[in-house]
Amino acid sequence: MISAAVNADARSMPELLLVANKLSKRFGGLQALSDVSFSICKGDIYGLIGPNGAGKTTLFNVLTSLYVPESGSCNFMGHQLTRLKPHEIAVVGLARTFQNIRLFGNLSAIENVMIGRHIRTRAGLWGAITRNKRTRAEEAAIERRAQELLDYVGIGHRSNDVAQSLPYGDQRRLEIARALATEPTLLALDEPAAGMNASETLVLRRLIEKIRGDGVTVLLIEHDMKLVMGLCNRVLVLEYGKVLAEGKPVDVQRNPKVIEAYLGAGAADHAPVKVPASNPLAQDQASGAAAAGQNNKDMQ
Ligand SMILES: Nc1ncnc2c1ncn2[C@@H]1O[C@H](COP(=O)(O)OP(=O)(O)OP(=O)(O)O)[C@@H](O)[C@H]1O
Repeated sequence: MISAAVNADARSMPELLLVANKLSKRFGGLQALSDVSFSICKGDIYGLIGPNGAGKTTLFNVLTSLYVPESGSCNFMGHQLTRLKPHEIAVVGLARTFQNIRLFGNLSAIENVMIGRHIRTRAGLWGAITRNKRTRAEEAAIERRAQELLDYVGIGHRSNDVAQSLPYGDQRRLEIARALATEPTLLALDEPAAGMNASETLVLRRLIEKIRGDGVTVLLIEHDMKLVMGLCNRVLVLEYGKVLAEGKPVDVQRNPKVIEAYLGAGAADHAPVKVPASNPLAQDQASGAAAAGQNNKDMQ
């Protein structure tokens, strides 16, 4: 009886994908991350928020080995991420996009995606030189898959357009397609909605839900609170490089420390207990930004 209950519990336990333990990163005299610990489970859409300069991008850069932390560790499906080289990160199943879009501007959309796909190819240098039958078959498969991914993110009709000629929202979706080409288990998106209008953001939200529905776990840095609170099942809040709060969006929004970080000292005393429309953290830009003042960008 007891063992049946234990087994049932084990089945319902979410599978841990990434466990970060006390990550710290310093830039000269600035402590950008201090003992940051959190974990992401398979199937999460995990939000990472915090005021400007809180350390969100630094944390992304540590997770993807662009920065080496002074201390701490990060286990991702049995791999110690902090010991890997940046190019090995995608190979173990973690792909990312960048806050400032990083595409090959002079290449076409489909070529940008094909580049992402190359880490999963087998032909190697000799195949590339001789262009044998196997290499040509593999290249055709890469191109087919790249087109599928462009269709998947909704810009299949732009496949031959030069990346830098695409509208901003399409460039962001192209970055996501390129990241998906590496077949990630975890997709880390750094401010994917930045610069998007409300309808583009809605399309993006549906895309992220589709990606999660198709089995890819998502880690999301985003300043659009409405998007984060509506999309994520867990949220980590950083402030001055430290974890301020972690939990379900509904709890994070009510957390007095979080309200204070966004709205300034004393705000928590006046904040409503329930989340809803009256809570600035649950609102969209205009009213939130007006209230936030010092953290304008966070509410955009
Ligand atoms: N390469 C660097 N060298 C020196 N300081 C840095 C470097 N990268 C980030 N910082 C500093 O570390 C702190 C955290 O920056 P980070 O970009 O991680 O914050 P953020 O939460 O992503 O901010 P934003 O929301 O504005 O993008 C900031 O004070 C920033 O100026």
